[in-house]
Amino acid sequence: MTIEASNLSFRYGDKPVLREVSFALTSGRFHALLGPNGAGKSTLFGLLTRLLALQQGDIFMAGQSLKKQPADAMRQIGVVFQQNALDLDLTVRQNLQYHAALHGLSRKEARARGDRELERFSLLDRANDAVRQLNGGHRRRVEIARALLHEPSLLLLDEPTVGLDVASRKALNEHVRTLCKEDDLTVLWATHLIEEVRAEDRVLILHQGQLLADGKGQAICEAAGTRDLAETFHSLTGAG
Ligand SMILES: Nc1ncnc2c1ncn2[C@@H]1O[C@H](COP(=O)(O)OP(=O)(O)OP(=O)(O)O)[C@@H](O)[C@H]1O
Repeated sequence: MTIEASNLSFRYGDKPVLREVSFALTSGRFHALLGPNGAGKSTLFGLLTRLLALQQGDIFMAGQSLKKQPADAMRQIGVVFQQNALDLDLTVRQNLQYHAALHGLSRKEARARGDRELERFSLLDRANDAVRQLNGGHRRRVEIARALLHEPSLLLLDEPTVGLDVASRKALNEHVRTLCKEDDLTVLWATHLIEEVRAEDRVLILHQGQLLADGKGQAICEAAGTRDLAETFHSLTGAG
């Protein structure tokens, strides 16, 4: 599915937070949305998920305008927000089933898809445990499994590794990359951590509401005359 953001600007009151941001995501690829704290990443996610109303510009999913056909477009999206959004007292399976019901799946279908995702995430043996018993990395995996239950074509992850230790961060990042390949999923992974981004990724660098770079990591470095993405990120944003 093609995703295109066209000329997005957004302000909270009189504070501009996004300024004429335009990009197109490539179907089935991993994209890193890299920006320091406060760059506007969560605001952009808010617009992509319709938590925030578009003020200027539009978003097109498979050619459908989010302004004109929002429900059709939203069915194509799976989201993992920055804050953990699981019910800690429900079991892993109950969390998945509740979410699947919201998407109109039958109980049988929900169970089958939920278990399939848990198996892929090596978590099937934890299906009947309360989420509270899981560590942070495993909770995040459950959230991603949940976001995939309705088989979206676009997976949005807003700083999904916040609060995880280095090993869990790395494992989660690897896992999503595998999903991207296996499912032909388009992924937009927001982060302020350069170590979660690879030179072969498509990288979008957001700083103070402006898209400062958009392209393959290597190409961005070549254009900026820098050795690596860390240096590019630092020279463009002062961060890193
Ligand atoms: N509800 C709000 N009202 C006013 N200002 C806001 C609101 N939400 C965010 N902001 C401001 O908008 C700017 C962009 O915030 P946003 O959360 O989109 O950035 P971010 O790149 O996701 O950063 P972070 O990683 O810190 O979440 C920041 O200056 C933030 O303080």
